[in-house]
Amino acid sequence: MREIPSRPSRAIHFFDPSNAKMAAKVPAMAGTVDVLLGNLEDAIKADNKEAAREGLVTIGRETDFGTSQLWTRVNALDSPWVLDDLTRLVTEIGDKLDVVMVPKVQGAEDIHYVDRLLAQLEAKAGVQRPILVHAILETARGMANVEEICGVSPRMQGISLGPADLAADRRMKTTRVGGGHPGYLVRSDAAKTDDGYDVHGEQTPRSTYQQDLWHYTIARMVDACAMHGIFPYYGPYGDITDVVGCEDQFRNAFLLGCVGTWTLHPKQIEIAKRVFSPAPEDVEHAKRVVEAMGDGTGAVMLDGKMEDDASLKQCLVMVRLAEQLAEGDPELAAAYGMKG
Ligand SMILES: CC(=O)SCCNC(=O)CCNC(=O)[C@H](O)C(C)(C)COP(=O)(O)OP(=O)(O)OC[C@H]1O[C@@H](n2cnc3c(N)ncnc32)[C@H](O)[C@@H]1OP(=O)(O)O
Ligand SMILES: CC(=O)C(=O)O
Ligand SMILES: [Mg+2]
Repeated sequence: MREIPSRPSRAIHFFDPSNAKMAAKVPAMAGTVDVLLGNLEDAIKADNKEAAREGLVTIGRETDFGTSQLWTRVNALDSPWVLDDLTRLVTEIGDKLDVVMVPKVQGAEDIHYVDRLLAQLEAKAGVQRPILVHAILETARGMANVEEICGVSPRMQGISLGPADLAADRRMKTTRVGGGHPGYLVRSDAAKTDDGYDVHGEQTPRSTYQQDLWHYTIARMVDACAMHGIFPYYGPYGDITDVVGCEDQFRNAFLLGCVGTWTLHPKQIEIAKRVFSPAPEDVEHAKRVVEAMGDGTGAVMLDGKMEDDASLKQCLVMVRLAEQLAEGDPELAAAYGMKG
């Protein structure tokens, strides 16, 4: 492959193929969520690993996925299950599988291994198009090697943040699965009083602002992906009940350049789709800048603001994403004033 196909992937929705209730919901979700991912790794009980693998084979064979992509997250490369995961999935449903997500990627060698094995299995099974590879960024070593990982194989489709394993590997002191932490904050300076500084804020309260624990990691991941023409994603937001915090975390990732996120529960899907689709007013503004910039050179004033070829490029990112999403979604097409 010379260019990774860019398809909408605002929500990568995780399901456990060994859970009969969840699996039964998958056919009805096809076509309504950009990516359906059969998870075989963490969150699947050891006793259910084979049932999950076989469940995914059945779902893959029997489901018409429509516009949704089918992805899987296989077990870690140092686990006893991964060889069978890859062998069975590629030979049985390789023609349906778009992307294999590989957890706990440490460096180029992990992707080389998966790349070779996929090539062998695809050849054996007569799979006609290459299955792509997605790495989870969830070890300190993976983080240190992220640029190399992104560029190591033409199969590399993208990278997701794995905040839980990464926090553990780094010995961060948060026990949350993604999202912020109230202890990670900055505080305004103490006010000067006659007898010194009011460090306890007794006379003048000192405001605090929670900071984003994941800012550095996401920003670096975005740069590494952009450098290699692949796609960055936020990962899981484990507090399913906190839909507001979830939306904020997703939006921060969207603004920083991520194209999508994981959804662990059905109620996170609508949030992901909304957040990772540009707001109609932003698309409208972007279209006006494109129009005003004519041949794309020089500078113009629009609504009191300067626009030039750099801001035109920013606006084209927005317009092109809107066009892509509008193609498959009549409601968004109407909201953006574009052809569906
Ligand atoms: C750090 C990481 O590795 S994150 C990635 C790994 N983790 C995962 O993949 C977790 C995936 N999600 C889940 O397992 C579940 O959503 C849980 C355990 C978090 C919550 O499950 P529940 O307690 O059953 O949630 P809840 O009762 O709200 O579910 C409501 C309905 O949605 C269904 N449902 C829940 N999650 C999903 C899902 N991911 N996909 C499809 N359906 C789902 C339930 O089966 C239930 O169906 P019902 O109404 O027919 O009974
Ligand atoms: C996403 C994931 O696997 C993690 O946070 O560990
Ligand atoms: Mg993990």
